Amino acid sequence: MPLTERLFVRDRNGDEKGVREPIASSSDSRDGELYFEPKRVYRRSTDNSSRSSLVRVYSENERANFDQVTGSRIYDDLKHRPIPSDGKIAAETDGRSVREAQRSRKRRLSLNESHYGDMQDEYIPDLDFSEAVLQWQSEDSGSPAVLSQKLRNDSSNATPTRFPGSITRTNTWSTDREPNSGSVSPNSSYVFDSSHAQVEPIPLPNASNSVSIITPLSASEVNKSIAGSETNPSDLDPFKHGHLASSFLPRKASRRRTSVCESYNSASSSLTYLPDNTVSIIAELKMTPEEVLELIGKLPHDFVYMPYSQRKKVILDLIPNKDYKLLMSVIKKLMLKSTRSSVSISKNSLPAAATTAKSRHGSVASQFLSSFSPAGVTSTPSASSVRPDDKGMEIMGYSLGKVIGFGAWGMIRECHDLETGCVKAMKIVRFRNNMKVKNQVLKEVSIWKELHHQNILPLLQWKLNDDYAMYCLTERIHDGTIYDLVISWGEYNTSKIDLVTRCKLTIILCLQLTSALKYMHKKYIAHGDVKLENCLLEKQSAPAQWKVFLCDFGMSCRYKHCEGFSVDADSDSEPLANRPECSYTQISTYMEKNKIANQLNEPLPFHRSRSSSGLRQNNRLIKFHKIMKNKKLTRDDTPLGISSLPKTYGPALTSARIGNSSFPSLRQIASQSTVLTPTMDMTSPHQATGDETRTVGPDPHSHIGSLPYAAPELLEPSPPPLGPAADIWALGVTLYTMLTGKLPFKHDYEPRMRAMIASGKFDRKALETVCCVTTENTDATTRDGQDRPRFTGLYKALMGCLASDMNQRWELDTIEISLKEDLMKLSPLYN
Ligand SMILES: Nc1ncnc2c1ncn2[C@@H]1O[C@H](COP(=O)(O)OP(=O)(O)OP(=O)(O)O)[C@@H](O)[C@H]1O
Repeated sequence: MPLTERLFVRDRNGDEKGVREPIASSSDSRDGELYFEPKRVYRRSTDNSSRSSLVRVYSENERANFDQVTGSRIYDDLKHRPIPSDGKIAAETDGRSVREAQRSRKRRLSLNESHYGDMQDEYIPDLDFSEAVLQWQSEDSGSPAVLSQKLRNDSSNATPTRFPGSITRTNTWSTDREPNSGSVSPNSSYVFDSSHAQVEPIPLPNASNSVSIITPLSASEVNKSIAGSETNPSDLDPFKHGHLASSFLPRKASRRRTSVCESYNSASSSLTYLPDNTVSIIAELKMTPEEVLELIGKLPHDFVYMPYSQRKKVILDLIPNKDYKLLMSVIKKLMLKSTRSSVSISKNSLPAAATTAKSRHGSVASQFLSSFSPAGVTSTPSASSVRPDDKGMEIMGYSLGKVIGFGAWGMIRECHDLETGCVKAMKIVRFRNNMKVKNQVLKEVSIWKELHHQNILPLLQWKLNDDYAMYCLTERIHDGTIYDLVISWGEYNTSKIDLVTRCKLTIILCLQLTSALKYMHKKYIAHGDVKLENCLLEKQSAPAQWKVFLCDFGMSCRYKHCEGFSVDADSDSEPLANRPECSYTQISTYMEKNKIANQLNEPLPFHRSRSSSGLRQNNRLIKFHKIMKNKKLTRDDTPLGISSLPKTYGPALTSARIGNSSFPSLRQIASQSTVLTPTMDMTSPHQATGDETRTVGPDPHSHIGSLPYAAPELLEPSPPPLGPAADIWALGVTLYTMLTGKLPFKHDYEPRMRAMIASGKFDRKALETVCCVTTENTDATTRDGQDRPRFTGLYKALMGCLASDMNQRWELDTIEISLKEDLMKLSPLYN
């Protein structure tokens, strides 16, 4: 008995024997009616425990990503951001993220399987699987396995049509099947064998015509991508050539491409119910979306209700040189999906359904297909097919052009000044009716617009389209990101540029990042998501003139700037009330609760040494943290502890973060939360309701921008508020990755990765080799035989960034000085 399952579609003529997906069901059949009768893959049956046991057994890690009560996914493991908890919204408006997360989960599962064997995924204790299947077969003659066999025997032509990339279904025992429908719910949690493969680049509809959309790899993919880099070393030495080939090329090769279709399944797309693999099918057909659209336009009105043989004939007549089966599957998906979205086809409602189907399918299909096309170019006359953020649309005096980047909630398009033709970039965050995303982007803009620094991507203009999207006009940066650069360099042991050059360039770029962060921190703003992908690169002929622009302030937040805790003594005179989003109350509560206020009110030696000597750990913030540490706080000691988590914590935000916690109790609390937090401003103190009126501090798990870059303290059950130390840690991770070509903390199994971060253990040998600081390193010469300079300052700065104890972590000034010392020491040859 194979574990795979196949669903079948039969028409009256018995022509079509196999399909891949249940699209609609009908218990009745009639002449000429195309109906789908996916077989009972799994029936939830109270009297058959074996069968009902056949649910997917999630690992603890996976389980952490799901709400334990509702079972809905609560954590986007690519972005480590909450998936909107409103199931409907999540499903309908965040299709791309959910889909991405699902793919990621599947990928992780497959990795887990390879690491831990299949046990983790499918093993069900005490279940005799073969016995259960036999019993199931005998009980249910209509079981898919039996029918599958019957069909195979019945017809020599019964080879089921196979979708590219979704050949079989694995044992997809779903519990969310529609009861008594005789079919599997369209929302069933089917797992396609090929879903793992679909994680890999999704082919674009037409390589030549389509926009190449590139999304950053998830952090967990960095190593693999780096390892897979095939850039020609000779093209990569910036000091030899002065100017690198566009870093976009290795980026294209190494990054996952996201289909345009997927983009429209993002935050608020109405097309999220469209099948995942439609785009790849169109690509396989070697057709453009416009051609498919044109073809749909030529089909007879009742095409969808024609017998299979007639549909086949129509298709072959219209377009003889294409794979008609694939074409039919695309058309069927587009037509019937849209039909089903508004009405279910049943024998009683057929005429109405047919009408509705006809009136809608064109619309949805053309909307879908037009999403590939520039606005106005599409052949559909439907006004609804044009979106405000389509290519060709005009925003703030700029015409939107091709997509140049993708984020969790939006895209970045190139755009052109309508008068001057000047090229800029437009970041578009589409939120539609998703208030959480809207508030998040409002916060992003409120912070971003305040930032004016030579190494920070400027926000030139912004516009809020109140019920659709936020548009942010910014400079167009042409040479990719530092991520791309690192990919092109490869890993240190097979580095495609010499290690001295690598160290020097790293220092040059890191100094700019340090400068940007110093500026932000001076404004009491923590970036919150420092990573390779958020460092845009503008190259000049001389590498020393390369420029970095820090971007993406979606995770940024203001941190406390309070009497006694200021990291900037100059601003202490500013009244608290005037300080933006000051978390004084939060700190006070924190202090009061722990009875440390008196200690902190003692005058502390506060000076911001600008000298190069050693660490400066004597500011009040550090003192504060030290005191907290010495108190050996327990969870209940802290205002952010479990006992003080208010019921008002929003499920979307809090559940997502806490839900990911390895502490079941935290997840439980998160799942019990019912009230949405008003905004996603993670810096705003959350007020408890009722008797508990005190401020309890920010969501403790809301500060993780990207897990591999997360500082250890952020992973604690009661993490401190986000502050500069977390950025400095992330800078250290960035530095390390630039130098070695691999992330310091990396594991496919998330809890393991968290443990690695918490322990602060990483491969120092690699770092020593690159920086040439170990005495064991005998190969301390450059490629041309000269003595290799030792990058002691760089090494020390990095170790200072990656100090597990945030109290020991270096400050940006110290890091800067240490890096500059190395640069000065370099012989003129390297300057
Ligand atoms: N001004 C720009 N010029 C060129 N490319 C850009 C520009 N801004 C962003 N990009 C590209 O788009 C990608 C995503 O941008 P950004 O990080 O700002 O979007 P986001 O939606 O905030 O993403 P995230 O999901 O990481 O928060 C960047 O990694 C970069 O490759």
